[in-house]
Amino acid sequence: MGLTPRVRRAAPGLYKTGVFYILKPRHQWPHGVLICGAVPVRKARDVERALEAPVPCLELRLDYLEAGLVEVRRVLEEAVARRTVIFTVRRREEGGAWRGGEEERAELYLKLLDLSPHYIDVEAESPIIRQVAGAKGGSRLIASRHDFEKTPPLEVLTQWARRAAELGDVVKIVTYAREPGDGLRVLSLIGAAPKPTVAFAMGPAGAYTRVAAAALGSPIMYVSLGEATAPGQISADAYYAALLAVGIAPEGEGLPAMREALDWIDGGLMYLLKRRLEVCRDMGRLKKAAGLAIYDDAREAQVLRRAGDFKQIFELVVQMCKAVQIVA
Ligand SMILES: O=C1C[C@@](O)(C(=O)O)C[C@@H](O)[C@@H]1O
Repeated sequence: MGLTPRVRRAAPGLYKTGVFYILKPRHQWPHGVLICGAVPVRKARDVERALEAPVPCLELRLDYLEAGLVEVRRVLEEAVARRTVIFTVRRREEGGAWRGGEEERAELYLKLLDLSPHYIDVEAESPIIRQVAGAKGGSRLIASRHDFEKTPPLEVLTQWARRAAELGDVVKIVTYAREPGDGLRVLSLIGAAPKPTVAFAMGPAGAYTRVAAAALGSPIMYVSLGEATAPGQISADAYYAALLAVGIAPEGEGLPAMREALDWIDGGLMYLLKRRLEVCRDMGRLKKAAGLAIYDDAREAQVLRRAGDFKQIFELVVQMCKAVQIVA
């Protein structure tokens, strides 16, 4: 995936990438990014619902847990059996919902490791990371660092990534972009560290980095399945559509991988159709307010001409879009 000369000039660090770190999670897209639904887990039902979502990976955020682990243990075991799973108990200092002490948090992590998740996510600077690293067994440790207010200078980011690489199997650096240029700094960490590196920026100004990171070889990307767990997080459908828009889709060999590719493409198509209906609804309101006719035969003929071989499909799409304008 080449970078345009303009991006290379804007962020020399980005140019170094090109080596896609291939992890071996159960559901691996050939180019490497693992799409992961980030799920605030308050009770078992939250996990059951997440297991219905069209994503190969779930980050189960157990810092939100309201009940004890015993209430959700069975469904966590089911999740680990059916998806690639990351367990995270995010502390308050790094944007989490954990309200207990560090000792209690370490205890919960150790109990979660008994369920053999594919990944466990602990903050690189937290006092318990060595204890968790020592007990991780076959689980991979994501050593993470989050800044929910800003994106520090590149030398600080590089130091964070170096520290995280000392203990983590995967490095994760997530900052807040106050303006788009902040995103380029954090993206330049991808491929620069000696370990697979997840790096992107939160917030509206950093939203593009969630797609760019995948194109640059970041191994995991977080999407929302309803309730976002961070600013700028986008929905799974929107993410699939965005990746498709920049030409990223799984190729994969064999029927299962091709079916997963179709699921991915269908998710993107459904997102774009939903967006088309929303725009048409708004257009219906505008036409009514301006006293304009809802139907525009010339425009309809133009859309169907542009549809080419998909004319039949677009005839149905146009009918649906006219219907939403009438009732708008
Ligand atoms: O670190 C991350 C990334 C994230 O903060 C995001 O911006 O999508 C969401 C968190 O749940 C996850 O642990």
